[in-house]
Amino acid sequence: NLTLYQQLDGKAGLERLVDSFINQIGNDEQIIHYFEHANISHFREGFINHLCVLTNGPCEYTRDSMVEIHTGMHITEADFNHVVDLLINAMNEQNIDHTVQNKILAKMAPLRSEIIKI
Ligand code: HEM
Repeated sequence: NLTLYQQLDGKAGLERLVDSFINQIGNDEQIIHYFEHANISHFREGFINHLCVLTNGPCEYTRDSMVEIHTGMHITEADFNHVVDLLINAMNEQNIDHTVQNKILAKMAPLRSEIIKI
């Protein structure tokens, strides 16, 4: 019985996915402004670590909570949905199986209310 993490090809697979995701964000006029002052390598490590925990990989989440990270960014519902679309683009780019994609999205859906804060 493989974990989601294993189905994603472990750490290397997560790194490829997050690099695609960062590339999507970097090319997106609607979203890029949120990241204007972000430290991208810090974001990359944090997002990889978060996905590792979410997919039952051998990682421990040691960062701030989703609320602490995103409070003050004033992320709208439309922009939240748009970032999810960018993640889906990245998963497609990495040829991630749609059953695996759906399981990842299902684990992220409950985080919506922690991230959208007007
Ligand atoms: C389910 C959706 C999301 C998840 C799971 C998520 C998760 C994370 C994680 C794990 C970090 C890195 C924290 C660290 O530094 O260790 C982060 C940072 C960040 N997130 Fe999100 N996020 C989500 C949605 C969004 C959306 C919709 C936006 C903006 C539209 C956004 C904007 C940011 C920005 C700008 C940072 C970087 C903060 C900085 O380093 O200065 N996030 N997010």
